[in-house]
Amino acid sequence: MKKFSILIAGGGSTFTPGIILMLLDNLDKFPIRKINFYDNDEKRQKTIAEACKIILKERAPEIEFNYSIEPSEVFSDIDFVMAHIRVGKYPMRELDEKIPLKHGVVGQETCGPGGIAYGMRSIGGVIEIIDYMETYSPNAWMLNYSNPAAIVAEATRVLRPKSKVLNICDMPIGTETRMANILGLSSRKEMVVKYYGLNHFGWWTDIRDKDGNDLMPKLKEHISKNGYLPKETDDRQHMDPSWVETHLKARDVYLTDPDTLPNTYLKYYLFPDYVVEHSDPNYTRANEVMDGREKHVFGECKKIFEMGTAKDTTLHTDVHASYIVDLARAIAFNTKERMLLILENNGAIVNFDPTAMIEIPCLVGSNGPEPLVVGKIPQFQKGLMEQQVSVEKLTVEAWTEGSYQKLWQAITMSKTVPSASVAKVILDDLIVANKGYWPELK
Ligand SMILES: NC(=O)c1ccc[n+]([C@@H]2O[C@H](COP(=O)([O-])OP(=O)(O)OC[C@H]3O[C@@H](n4cnc5c(N)ncnc54)[C@H](O)[C@@H]3O)[C@@H](O)[C@H]2O)c1
Ligand SMILES: O=P(O)(O)OC[C@H]1O[C@H](O[C@H]2[C@H](O)[C@@H](O)[C@@H](O)O[C@@H]2CO)[C@H](O)[C@@H](O)[C@@H]1O
Ligand SMILES: [Mn+2]
Repeated sequence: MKKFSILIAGGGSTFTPGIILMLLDNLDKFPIRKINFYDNDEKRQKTIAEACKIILKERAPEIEFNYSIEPSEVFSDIDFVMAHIRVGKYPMRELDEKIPLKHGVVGQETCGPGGIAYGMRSIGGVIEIIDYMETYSPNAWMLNYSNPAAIVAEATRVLRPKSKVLNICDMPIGTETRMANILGLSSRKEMVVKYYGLNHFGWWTDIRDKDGNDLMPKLKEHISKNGYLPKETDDRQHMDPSWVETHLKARDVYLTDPDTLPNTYLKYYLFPDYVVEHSDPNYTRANEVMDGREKHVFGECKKIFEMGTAKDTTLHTDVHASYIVDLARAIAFNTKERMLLILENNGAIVNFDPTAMIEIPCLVGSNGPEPLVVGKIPQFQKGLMEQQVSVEKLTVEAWTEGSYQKLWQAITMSKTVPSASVAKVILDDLIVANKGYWPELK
């Protein structure tokens, strides 16, 4: 079987070790000959990379490994770029969350003004990585899960329309894993799903087992009472409080359209007042992540380096990240796997903007994704999606044109924001906080 070479962009990410362990678990399905890391933060990447070097030496010494902050040293001879960068890292995420909250508005990484601010930082970074890939490895594919995926995907559509970039999100995969647990199935892959929406903004319309039996009634019964949490409390002890709350709130989101099952992040748009009331403006998700995942991953990596072995590490395979192997395999071996991807509508949802970047099931093969037709969507979803897709398009226009006016319109248009005047004060604070990260706005 052919062996592939991978570049991980954002080598210093907290998700990198979990992805390496997941790639190692799947070498029989997706053989690898080389793994390179690229990041623009030398110190951060070194900590993760030195630990991964030891993991690879112990578990798959035949795989070549390199890391660098110099693109020319790592982007050549690559088949797949797996990109998960966070421009501005956690300190900027903290501001994305805290600035809107200061003005009584949802403070979230990818939704509302925080997501728009993050998008304005991410576009340039992701485009730069596409350009490095096309310069040094013109035949490579980029699998992008850098957030905010909706805005980043729209930017790639507009700015690099011919590039081989696939935008993907793990949220539906995480939720489908929960659904499979609720149903007592051994894997989400025992379900065949229909889903449509925008990234972090969608609905499941049909879920069946492989024999075609409808699984929606049992799921609806559970979700109307428990959201996406299992009945047993055990699972909750292994989850940060903010995620427990998000999975539970899905029961209220579900009630807004009991014909479908919702993406959990719809809570930010449909219940923004509730979200603000339940947020601590001085301790947001960024703080939870810095105190939790970041400390754990970096602590473990330092320990591996000091001990010279990863034998007893508590770092673990990121099971949700298995979708990345599925996607790479689909391209590499033309598997035609059915997966949810973010791509240009182009008529798949017939009564929706053909240029919108939507998230729908596709069959993925060596020539990329073949989207499956969704058909007509109901007025409730159509209205919400039209508003949100306008936010995403206006943000990309604001970035490309350097337009203050369009960014103000984007924030004003977000369903999380009560008025144009609130949008303006948030925008003015965000401009100061993002100096050096955003293009200058006129
Ligand atoms: N699509 C999804 O469903 C999904 C799921 C999980 C995480 N993510 C995304 O993955 C990314 C990483 O998340 P994390 O929490 O591990 O963040 P992190 O801050 O730990 O890692 C991001 C890394 O990107 C690097 N970076 C920043 N700008 C860069 C640039 N211009 N070029 C190269 N490297 C750059 C940083 O130095 C950092 O090491 C984020 O964008 C996050 O939102 C997406
Ligand atoms: O707050 P974070 O940094 O922990 O996570 C933000 C990401 O949240 C989603 O991914 C979740 C996923 O939904 C959940 O099931 C589990 O697998 O954890 C994932 C990451 O922690 C979302 O899809 C991402 O885009 C966010 O970055
Ligand atoms: Mn996501």
